[in-house]
Amino acid sequence: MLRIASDTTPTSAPGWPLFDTAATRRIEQDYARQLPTHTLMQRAGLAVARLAMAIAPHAQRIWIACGPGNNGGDGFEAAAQLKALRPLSQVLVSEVRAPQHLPADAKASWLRAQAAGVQWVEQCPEYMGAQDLCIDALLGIGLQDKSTTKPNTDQRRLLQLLQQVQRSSCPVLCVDIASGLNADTGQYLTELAPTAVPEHHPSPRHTLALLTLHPGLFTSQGRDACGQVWWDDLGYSTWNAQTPAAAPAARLSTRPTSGSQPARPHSSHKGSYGDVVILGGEGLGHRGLSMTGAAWLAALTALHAGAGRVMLALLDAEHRTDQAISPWPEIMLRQPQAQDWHSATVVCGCGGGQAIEPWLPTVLQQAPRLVLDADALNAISQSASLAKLLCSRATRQQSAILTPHPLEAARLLKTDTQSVQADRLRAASALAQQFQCTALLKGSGTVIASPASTPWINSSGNALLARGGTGDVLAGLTGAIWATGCTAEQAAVQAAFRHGQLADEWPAHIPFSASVLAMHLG
Ligand SMILES: NC(=O)C1=CN([C@@H]2O[C@H](COP(=O)(O)OP(=O)(O)OC[C@H]3O[C@@H](n4cnc5c(N)ncnc54)[C@H](OP(=O)(O)O)[C@@H]3O)[C@@H](O)[C@H]2O)[C@@H](O)CC1
Ligand SMILES: Nc1ncnc2c1ncn2[C@@H]1O[C@H](COP(=O)(O)OP(=O)(O)O)[C@@H](O)[C@H]1O
Repeated sequence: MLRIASDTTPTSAPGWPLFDTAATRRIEQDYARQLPTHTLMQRAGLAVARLAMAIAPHAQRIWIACGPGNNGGDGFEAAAQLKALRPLSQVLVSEVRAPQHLPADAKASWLRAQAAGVQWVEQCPEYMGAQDLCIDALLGIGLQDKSTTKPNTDQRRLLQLLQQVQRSSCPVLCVDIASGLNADTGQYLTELAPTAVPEHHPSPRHTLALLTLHPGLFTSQGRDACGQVWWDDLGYSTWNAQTPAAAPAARLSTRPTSGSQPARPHSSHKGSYGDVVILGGEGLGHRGLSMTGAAWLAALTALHAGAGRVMLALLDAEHRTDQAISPWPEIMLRQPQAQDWHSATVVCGCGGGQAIEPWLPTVLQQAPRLVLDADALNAISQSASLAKLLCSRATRQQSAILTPHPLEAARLLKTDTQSVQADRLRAASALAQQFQCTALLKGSGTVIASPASTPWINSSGNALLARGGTGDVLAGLTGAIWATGCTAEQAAVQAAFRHGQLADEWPAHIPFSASVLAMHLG
């Protein structure tokens, strides 16, 4: 989902660093000081022009919507470059602001576009076709919330052009970030969000991030808004790869270089890969709402993901001993009261319903490694004493991984889902801080945060996962990876990546469901 459009040097740390707007500005200032005036915008414009030619090689018309700031400047510069590189194509430019009111760099690029002979148009021509290209250079990281002031002429004009970009039936290339999207959070400003789903299929979208990558490209509404993300660091890493002028706000997880599963030493045995105990699955006998399937899914996943031994403790009051036959003989069934919680990695809460609560004090106190999911999280959000037990685990060197979806996260943080989604990095970090554990906030662009470390955004996964039971699979997978002996943070990052990667590589001829996903984990 991320492609590199330049000779960018990877940093020695794992994953790709993601910089928020403030950090990007510091890096830009640091870098711009070393370069002749106007160099960065010229490089940006050339990078946009080159990518435009690569993604729309047969475009006869390229329409560029240029905003009032330097993002617009990148658009003018790209227009000038495209006119020189593709003299036979029509390069059509619409602007928001007259050149005399543009920032100095953008004005210089406007003059270059004018000299190159681009064609100025009032709006997106109606005759643009599927092979043509629309370039969105309206707003980048300079986006501000202007909802409290009365819109002026520039703002109305910008909105008019933005709506044409968002409804475009031809491919769209966004410069730096999709206009209207907050680069730090991946949330649209409400008044700049696409208002209606286009009648036709959404056109392909590409985004060329410039200089740095931003968190908002990869989480919340960012994935849909930005589509395929490309990155050109404008030469920064060649100049200064190891000590950027600002710290990243997050890191983007990437495909492990050594393959998804490490080789198993010949002398290893089942004890080398740890025990995973699943505790959950309220039975029909409790309230007439069976959720045992969720616990089975987690157990099945742990089994296929390679845990040494898997035990399943169902919260099923009706579960008579003579019926306790596992459809997967490798999965050992347990009565919760018979289970020793002191040594295994425990995955607790999947389908736990109301029956999970009485077991939480025991596992919170005893389990050395504890993945808390679903109803275990809901119970903790409603009980100060359980929350206290969870917080105190860190002082006993017991770690925990919380795997909430946004609503469960909102309950834990005593807020609403909208606020969680408005800043997913902040929400995950707040959970990690509040409960002194690793928090894995699920959804598009899963975020993994641990106290005192830079959070991660998971780069894999897609909406194939948006169906019941896939979260239970993730919980079981997290437990299985953690049981092999890595840290909580590593387990959460690796599990989220592998879970999403499977969905990304899902063969079209195999119907997708959570249980089939679980069985493909091997
Ligand atoms: N930084 C870098 O490293 C590099 C940066 N580069 C490029 O520069 C871009 C950043 O440029 P930037 O700082 O000029 O901001 P930008 O995104 O053009 O927006 C500012 C303009 O938008 C307006 N405006 C804002 N909000 C609005 C709203 N809600 N509704 C309507 N209007 C709104 C705001 O209006 P004003 O406040 O002036 O009225 C102002 O005119 C960056 O994304 C990248 O493309 C590359 O060239 C090289 C490396
Ligand atoms: N649009 C999406 N893009 C990427 N991942 C998604 C998307 N929708 C759901 N997922 C993933 O699917 C899983 C769903 O988990 P959850 O909501 O807990 O489901 P359940 O409780 O039914 O198992 C999570 O890992 C989540 O990150």
